[in-house]
Amino acid sequence: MGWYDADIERVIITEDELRAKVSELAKQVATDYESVDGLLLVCVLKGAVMFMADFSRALAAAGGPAVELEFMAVSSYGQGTTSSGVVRIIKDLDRDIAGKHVIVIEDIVDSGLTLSWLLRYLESRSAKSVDVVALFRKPDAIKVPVPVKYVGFDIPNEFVVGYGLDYSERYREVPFVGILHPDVYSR
Ligand SMILES: O=P(O)(O)OC[C@H]1O[C@H](OP(=O)(O)OP(=O)(O)O)[C@H](O)[C@@H]1O
Ligand code: HPA
Ligand SMILES: [Mg+2]
Repeated sequence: MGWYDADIERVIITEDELRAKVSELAKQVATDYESVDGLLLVCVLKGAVMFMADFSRALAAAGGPAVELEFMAVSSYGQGTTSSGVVRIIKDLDRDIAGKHVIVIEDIVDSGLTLSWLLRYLESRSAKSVDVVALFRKPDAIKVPVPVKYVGFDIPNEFVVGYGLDYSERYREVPFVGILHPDVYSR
């Protein structure tokens, strides 16, 4: 029960399903990265903030390696529901990633434009390896193919909110993932 209830038309993924999936992804990564030293998790703000917080702890609980947490803020959606195609860096990395193993923590791969831009950027900064963990992906929306090693959920090509995902900066704190009533967009 919350202020947002009347705005949500349909829940797509519940809190329990999110928790279970984050833990499953963390177990896979813990196994694959068991012997990696100096791993950096790079969170793509703002959308991936909830996922980063939960995934990093699940990784530790699953016996994963020690990590450092880094944050980048990029934005291409602004106030709308489609990508502007122009990725803006709002906040850059604080440290040099040359020679480091990097895992990008992304909430959603929609058109793929953000991630494709980001992967090129991280490679230009000479990371030793770059893998991606994305909690959601929309297979029917992809415009540029991007290599995503770990995917939580493939979801329909509809605009979703919650668990970090916003519409015009709202609904990020909604604890599940859902679809908004159409009249929310005409307010
Ligand atoms: O695959 P794409 O079509 O590029 O979409 C995915 C990106 O879009 C959203 O970010 P947004 O630009 O909304 O910034 P935000 O995370 O601050 O909300 C989302 O968090 C991803 O980073
Ligand atoms: O479906 C979405 N919801 C919120 N933000 C997004 N950014 C890309 N796709 C989405
Ligand atoms: Mg957004």
